[in-house]
Amino acid sequence: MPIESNNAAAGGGNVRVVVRVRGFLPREIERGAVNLIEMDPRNQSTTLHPLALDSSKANARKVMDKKVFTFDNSFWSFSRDDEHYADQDNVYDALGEEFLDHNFEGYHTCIFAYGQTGAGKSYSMMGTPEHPGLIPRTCRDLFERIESNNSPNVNYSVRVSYFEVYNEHVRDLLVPRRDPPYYLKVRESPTEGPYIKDLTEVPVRGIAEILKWMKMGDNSRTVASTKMNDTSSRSHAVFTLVLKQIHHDMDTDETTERVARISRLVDLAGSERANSTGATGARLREGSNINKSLTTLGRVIAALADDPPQKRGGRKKEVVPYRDSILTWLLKDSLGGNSKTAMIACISPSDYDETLSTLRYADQAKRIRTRAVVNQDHLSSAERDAQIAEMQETIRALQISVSQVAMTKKQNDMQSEQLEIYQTEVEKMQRKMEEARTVAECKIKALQTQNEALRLHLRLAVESLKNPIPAVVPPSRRTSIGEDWDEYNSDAPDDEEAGDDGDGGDGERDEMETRLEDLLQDLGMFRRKVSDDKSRFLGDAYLKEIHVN
Ligand SMILES: Nc1ncnc2c1ncn2[C@@H]1O[C@H](COP(=O)(O)OP(=O)(O)OP(=O)(O)O)[C@@H](O)[C@H]1O
Repeated sequence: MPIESNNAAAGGGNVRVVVRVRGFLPREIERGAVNLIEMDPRNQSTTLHPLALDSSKANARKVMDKKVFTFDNSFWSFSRDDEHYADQDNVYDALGEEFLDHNFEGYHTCIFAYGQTGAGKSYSMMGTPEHPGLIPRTCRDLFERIESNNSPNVNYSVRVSYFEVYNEHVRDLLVPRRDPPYYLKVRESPTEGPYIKDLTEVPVRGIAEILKWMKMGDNSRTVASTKMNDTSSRSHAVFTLVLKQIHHDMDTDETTERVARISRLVDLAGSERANSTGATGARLREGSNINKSLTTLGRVIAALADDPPQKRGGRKKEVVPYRDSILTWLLKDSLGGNSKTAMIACISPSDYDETLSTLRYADQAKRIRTRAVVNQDHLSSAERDAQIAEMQETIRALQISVSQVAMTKKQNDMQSEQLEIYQTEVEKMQRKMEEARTVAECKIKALQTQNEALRLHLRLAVESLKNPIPAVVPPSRRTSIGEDWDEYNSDAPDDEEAGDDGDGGDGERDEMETRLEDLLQDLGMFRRKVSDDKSRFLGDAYLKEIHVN
């Protein structure tokens, strides 16, 4: 049974929020952009200065004020020449490493990048080949740690998934693009929360494999050129690593399994306003969907920030609008649930309004508290054996289902062939029945003929009994007939026997009676036989019919 060790307090904490400002891009230099950002590495504050205003814009002064915010980190990536310049290493050291430690402890983590188009989100998350960002660094560190594991009792496995949310649809980035695009469905499990059905999750054994998948996903990602960025990400991309650790204690024969969703490194689409990108048509529609997710993200952050866990028990819980966008629905756990979460707010140095909006978002996010727990299962050897047995049973059931499906298919193929065989069989049986009926009818006919013959025989016998034929006395000598009679007399009884001729009539009668009795007996037997055969071969209906006739 899963045991969630460590209580909420142990893994609970605020969302870590860091801000990073990038340097000028060539086009900003071209238009003579002015840096409005100042950062103090001592107290990690970020200050947004208003533009130097000309006196004719008097009422703009009220809006464009100097704003100061403090974050967990304020990364100064404006100029490499500056003393406190923060490069990719610094960002990873401050955030990535610590979060990977949490993953090895069994916590889910999430780092997401937020900011307007071209502010440096992809650079911070993915980076460039020369300056790899948080995601490749995390992957490299992850495998270095796994490879340095010398314990024979600990096993690791890593799987990776990559998807994008584009125009409120989820698309798998680890499968080739399709036209029309194939979108995945979001489901919710009582234990795991919202998840994407059928999302590809591939096992990976090293950094090279991860990079290969990552490249494939990036190539598949929806990007377009906007006025603010040549390759602007038009979707929110979520790259997830799942680390599974299995620790087997030889002494106690206990198994501990920890599963951590690593990083859920989220690269959000730009949070720009439509007019600043110069977007029209499809780009504008995209923009409104991007903004729908980001606006909802803002509302979710606001609701969570205003509803810290200590207050949640005390009053009616506010409804957090996670479900109002796909992105927030999928990030539900990372934003207000079981996860240690960080936000990198990326800002450009010269855009007051967009930067202020991003900093306000980030400031609110600081107040969000999550309740991370170690995702750990303890299994004794008996429990493990039971689990294996259960799994074997499931596998067996699945195998049966699979073979049944295969059989059904095969059966379908065989069905017409089988049907023909059945039909032939039925025809054969019908023919045999017909033959049997014919034979039965012949037998009945023969018995009826015999019956008739016996009746006739009987009638004759009875007749002869009623009217006996008078005895004929042979002439003493019929010489005229010659030798024939001599021959006849030679077979006839001798005189002595002939002397009994006077009693000959009685003897003959007795004999006739005996024969008659025999015949009557035979006749009774035949009748019974005929009646048996009739009922056997033709059944009652036929008998009735015969009776009627
Ligand atoms: N810290 C940085 N140091 C150097 N270059 C940077 C930095 N941040 C961003 N850049 C550069 O700025 C440009 C825009 O950055 P990036 O593409 O990361 O923006 P984005 O916020 O991801 O944009 P979008 O939302 O449109 O995808 C890129 O050329 C990138 O190399």
